[in-house]
Amino acid sequence: MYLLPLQVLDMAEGGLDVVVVGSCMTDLVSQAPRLPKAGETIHGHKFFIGFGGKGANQCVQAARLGAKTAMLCKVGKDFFGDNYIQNFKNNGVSTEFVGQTDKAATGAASIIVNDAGENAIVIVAGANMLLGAEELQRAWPALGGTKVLVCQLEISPDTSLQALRMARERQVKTIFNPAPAIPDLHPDFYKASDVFCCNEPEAELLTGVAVGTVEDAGKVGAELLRRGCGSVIVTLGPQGCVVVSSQDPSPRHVPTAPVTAVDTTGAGDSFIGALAFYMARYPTMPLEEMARRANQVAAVSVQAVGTQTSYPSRKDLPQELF
Ligand SMILES: Nc1ncnc2c1ncn2[C@@H]1O[C@H](COP(=O)(O)OP(=O)(O)OP(=O)(O)O)[C@@H](O)[C@H]1O
Ligand SMILES: [K+]
Repeated sequence: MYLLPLQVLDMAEGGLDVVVVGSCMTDLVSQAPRLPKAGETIHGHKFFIGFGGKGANQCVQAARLGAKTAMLCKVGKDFFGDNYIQNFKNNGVSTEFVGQTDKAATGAASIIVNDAGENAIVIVAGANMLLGAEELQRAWPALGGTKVLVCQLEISPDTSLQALRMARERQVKTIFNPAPAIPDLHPDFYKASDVFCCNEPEAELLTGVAVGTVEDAGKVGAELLRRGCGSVIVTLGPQGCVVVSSQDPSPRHVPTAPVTAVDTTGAGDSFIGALAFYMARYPTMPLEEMARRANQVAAVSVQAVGTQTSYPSRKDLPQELF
């Protein structure tokens, strides 16, 4: 009796806040005093298995802040895949569009974190690379009323670009995170991005501008606007981020309060998940303010170990962020 009116209300409001078309990875994390050199074996002090993959991380962060989310992805018909589907359910993410394949294993990421909180990562994408046009077409009718679609590059770039184009056709806002970066990114990625959000190495690979300062990030932003992005955010780790928009092309530095970083793994995804939440729920909020709040969410994530394990929920955050 009580649930029915809420369901009707959801449909009347147009369905989902955030859909992520992207990757799921099982993280195999070793903590060690330092990162090993090539050919070297060192002893670590802790090992754990976690839920990762840029797409899933971003989706889970958006869901924890209160967004109504769905993940469109592919995992293996294996233990890690079953486990991942349960993880989405535990986080309130819809699994209606999570496919399972017996043609590849669930994606896996071997991560080493040193005592300074830096990381080194090897990814085997596996089932993620089998997500394609067929799955997009099948899911799309149900996703039409979505407010924000988020893509990265841990699945086939063709699939990501197609998802972004389909979203644009339906007036769904798009966030594109070109990670991990590829040098020959199809030019349509820029044109299909309402918000193009990258970190420093990605910015450098795409534009040739080495990013160390706020000024450099401003130059990158200007170049990416020229390539067709609606807005650009360059994240700068402890320096926060720089925001530029086609409506307001003067670069705005959005600093973040200093915190003690324990493990920065997944900070970029926490930032993007939060950004997606704000774009969906506060569509009239200035992008700079969304970025200021996303900085604060991501700053919480760097103060705890792991990826999704470090992501805050709405109840853990100051109410002024909502
Ligand atoms: N040391 C830090 N202190 C406070 N905030 C941080 C720190 N590192 C990252 N952040 C927050 O996280 C956001 C993303 O960080 P960053 O630019 O390092 O992304 P990234 O390189 O993609 O991260 P990662 O690859 O570690 O997930 C920053 O814009 C900032 O808001
Ligand atoms: K973390």
